[in-house]
Amino acid sequence: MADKEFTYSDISAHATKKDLFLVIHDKVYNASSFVDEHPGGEEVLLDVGGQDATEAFEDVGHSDEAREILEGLLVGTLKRQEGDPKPKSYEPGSVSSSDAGGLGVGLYALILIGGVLAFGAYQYLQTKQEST
Ligand code: HEM
Repeated sequence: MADKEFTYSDISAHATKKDLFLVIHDKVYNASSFVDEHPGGEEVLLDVGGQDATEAFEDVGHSDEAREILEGLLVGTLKRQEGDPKPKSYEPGSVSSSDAGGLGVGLYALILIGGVLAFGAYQYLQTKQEST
């Protein structure tokens, strides 16, 4: 059963609480039995019912336990067809690495400003000492 192939149009027919398919990383999961137990609530699962939920799932940063539950719900794989939405290319860390870049520049600026201030303070103390 788990090696069955589904197209997006197959999956989109399973979008109700009692019959709920989700696509995560090109695998197809039947979340119907889990909807009531989901700690994040049933609404979010119903929102992505019959669709690609990769981004929604990964954005939350689900635990390994959540991923294990997911494996238990596996029913098959996604069969892409022409005209299907593009695969959701979720790259872990892509957001934080660009954040880190921003932080890097900020950090340099901070060190530079700190250096200038320290130099200024040093000069100030020097001239003060000379005048006494
Ligand atoms: C069948 C797929 C899913 C499974 C098996 C699943 C499982 C879980 C589990 C076990 C937790 C508890 C925390 C953890 O272990 O990470 C959780 C929390 C959560 N999930 Fe999911 N989840 C699924 C899909 C989704 C989707 C598509 C969303 C969409 C946004 C979502 C949103 C959340 C949120 C917001 C929480 C945090 C709840 C809280 O801590 O208050 N989940 N999920």
